[in-house]
Amino acid sequence: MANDARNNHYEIKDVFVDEYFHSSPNIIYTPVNIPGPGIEVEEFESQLVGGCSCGDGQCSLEAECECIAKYGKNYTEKGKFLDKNCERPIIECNSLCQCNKNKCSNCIVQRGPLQTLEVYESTNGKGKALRATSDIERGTFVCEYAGEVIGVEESSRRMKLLTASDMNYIFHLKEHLANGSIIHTFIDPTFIGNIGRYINHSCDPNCFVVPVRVNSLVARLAIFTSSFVPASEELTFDYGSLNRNCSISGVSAKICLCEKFNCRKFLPCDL
Ligand SMILES: C[S@@+](CC[C@H](N)C(=O)[O-])C[C@H]1O[C@@H](n2cnc3c(N)ncnc32)[C@H](O)[C@@H]1O
Repeated sequence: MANDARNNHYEIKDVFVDEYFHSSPNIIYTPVNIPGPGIEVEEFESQLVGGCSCGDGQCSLEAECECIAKYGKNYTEKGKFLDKNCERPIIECNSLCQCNKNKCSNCIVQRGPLQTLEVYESTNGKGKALRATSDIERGTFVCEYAGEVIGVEESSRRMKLLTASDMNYIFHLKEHLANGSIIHTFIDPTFIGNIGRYINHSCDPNCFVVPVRVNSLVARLAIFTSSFVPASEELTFDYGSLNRNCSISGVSAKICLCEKFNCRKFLPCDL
């Protein structure tokens, strides 16, 4: 087990393990983000204030859901991502809300990943990859890209330890606020992570990533399909998308093996 994972100051035993078949024995599997070095646990666990009083009904504007009225509608009634909402924060109902989390149409990411995902070995040199055994409709939540949330210095330290041939898993999210400031979030599933860590890059992807908030102010990286995806097709996202506001960047430019018509030839690299 890597030292970084052993030294994580968060109580790993409190983190529930997901139910997928895992072929990498050195990885601690967690379905959700956990705070790592450089992150204050109290800040990580700070609760969003307020919740709705929708009871057992579906949260909607018509039903006067306070969360949707305040933060906007995120998903269709069938739980698919609404395209137009990329420009504002996606905030789901939280544990202070009185709605039924199993029925609420504003509780999608928190209900967990698609149940038909599987990790497999790619044949063209990209290492492991992710796909589903069922067809997936456009706008469907696939899974989170979850792992240790780490500080900027810890991220630099870990990046420096990587060699050019190492796989890099550190996701750097940059969120631009109206006041001009930027929130930087670093999520590293290298040692402690979920099934999202197996999603490869493509220059013509079938998924995209959006920051979603549930209970905490710390963003969760949610992966949704951007088109219909037939069963067994590899699930991919663009590592340098959101107008380059997020990236999984290597220590040096790696040759991209996505084999798409518009391939940019190299994986994103912002160092
Ligand atoms: C987040 S991991 C993805 C899962 C990884 N393939 C594995 O086996 O665990 C990112 C790493 O996968 C590899 N990778 C992902 N997409 C790739 C692509 N389009 N071409 C080449 N390598 C890729 C790179 O080594 C990259 O640093």
